[in-house]
Amino acid sequence: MSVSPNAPTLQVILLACLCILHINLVLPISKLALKMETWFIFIFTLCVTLILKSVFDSFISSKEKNKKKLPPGPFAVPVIGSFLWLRKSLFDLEQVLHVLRAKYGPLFTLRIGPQPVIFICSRSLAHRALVQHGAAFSDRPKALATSEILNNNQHNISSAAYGPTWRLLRRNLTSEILHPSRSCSFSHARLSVLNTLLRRLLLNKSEPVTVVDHFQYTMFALLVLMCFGDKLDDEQIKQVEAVQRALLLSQARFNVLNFWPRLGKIVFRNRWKELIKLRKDEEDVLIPLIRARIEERKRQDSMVAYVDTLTGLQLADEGNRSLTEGEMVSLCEEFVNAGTDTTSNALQWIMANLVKYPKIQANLYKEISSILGPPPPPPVTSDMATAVAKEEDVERMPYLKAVVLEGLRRHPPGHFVLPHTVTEEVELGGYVLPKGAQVNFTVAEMGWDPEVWEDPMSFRPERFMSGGKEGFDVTGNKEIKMMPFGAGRRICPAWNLALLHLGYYVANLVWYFEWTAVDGDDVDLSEKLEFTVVMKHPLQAHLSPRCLV
Ligand code: HEM
Repeated sequence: MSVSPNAPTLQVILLACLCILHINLVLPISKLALKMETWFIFIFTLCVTLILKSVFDSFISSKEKNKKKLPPGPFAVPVIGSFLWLRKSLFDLEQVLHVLRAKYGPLFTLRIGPQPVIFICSRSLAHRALVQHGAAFSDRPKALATSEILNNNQHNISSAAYGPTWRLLRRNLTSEILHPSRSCSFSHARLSVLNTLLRRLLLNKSEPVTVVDHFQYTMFALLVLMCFGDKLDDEQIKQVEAVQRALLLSQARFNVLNFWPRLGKIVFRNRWKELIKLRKDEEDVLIPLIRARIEERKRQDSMVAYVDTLTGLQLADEGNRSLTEGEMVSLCEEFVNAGTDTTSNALQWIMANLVKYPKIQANLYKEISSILGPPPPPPVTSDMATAVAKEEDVERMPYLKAVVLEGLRRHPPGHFVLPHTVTEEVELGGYVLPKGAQVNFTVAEMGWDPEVWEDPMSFRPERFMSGGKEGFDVTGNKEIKMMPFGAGRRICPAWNLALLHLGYYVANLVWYFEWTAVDGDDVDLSEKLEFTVVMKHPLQAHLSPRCLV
């Protein structure tokens, strides 16, 4: 995507110039110098040509040299650098990246692995890359050996290369399950999971309540119901959860297998077998659920679930074949995992801030009760509470939306996006990113930029209250001010669903309960890096039902 003509084009221009020069300058001179020998004219022309060529050559090569300049970065020892990188997660490097940004500026390179890894830390460069030159920045790196097993050779949305398969899978998700018109299809699932959550919180024997596991289970159960249909019982959901957790928690242990996969399979034979077994356990649990769902759908036309949308897909670039059961497992796994830790952690961060700042909680409660009235008692029996803040109520609560957005700005669940790669050589910020280079973006830092956000580290939902009728554009299409969901073509396809879920659960949790801090506890907002960025000291709070009858 370079804007300057390439070297061969310039060579052609140069030859054309020389011909013109020869005809216009050298021939008339030669006519004037009638007595001159032909050999002299020939040498004269040749000299002028050579001088001009060398001037052009030096012009081109200095341009080429500049053009080839990678963003600056520290020196890294080949192989050893790659090995160290594979042993670390991206999150471990956050501190290092901070130092590198101060030294090299908002665009720098880490030389690790066969391709350079480039970090983009400025909002405007991120916008230029992801939105203005989206097509060039939307590929993903080739999957590592262990990921290939888990995502079936890049047959899921997040790991698929930028091409027809990715487009098909992503469009299927956004036009079916995530289509705004489908939102109310899942109201029943949302309500049923909310009831489970309220009961779990009420029946909790220990006081104060540590909420993180309850939030995680809630988000997981909801996505499982959206994926496999809402007939699944608690036992089945727990089975799915067990295999998914086992895989997630052991992923760091498998990183070393990616350093030199062929050797890794021999040296770390048992670890490799462990990975294969975990994948098989997952298939043993998910494939029967997929088959059962397909059968059920034949019998009755119930609510659409994600699995239903997968059965009719044809992979055009692979001989128009249907998805295999293994590929469906990878897609279902992605659906439930992509939204569980991200949403449940965002929920925990938001509730932690509402406990820490009772005034903000009181303002929020005021807004909720002004729309819904006073809350009923929370459900303790198996009767379903139906008096809840519904999806359409949440839409009418601007302060609630502001609280959710402020939570995502201040505590984005991911401090980076998933790695991108560039599809062709591109210029950015005066440097050149070669084809295949890996690119990442410092998501958290962008949302903390003091140029945009006054006093960025404090929690102030009011900053989102002045967005006018349109509201705040979280997609960053016009300008990136924060990017908790990424931006451009690879932006989280479920950003709308995630905002709805956060608004829905925060509204109900605050309507039913007053949340207060443990005596003498100042709610510690320190972070810890896991699959997402979590609270180092999980939130504990006293929950008092607002209506006791
Ligand atoms: C608060 C909740 C969530 C946050 C903060 C979040 C954030 C993100 C981010 C940062 C990315 C990477 C974007 C990039 O690589 O440029 C992403 C990708 C993705 N997310 Fe989410 N996400 C959330 C919820 C969900 C949910 C609920 C689902 C599914 C139901 C989901 C499905 C996906 C998928 C499939 C991708 C890959 C997109 C692609 O590569 O084209 N996410 N998300």
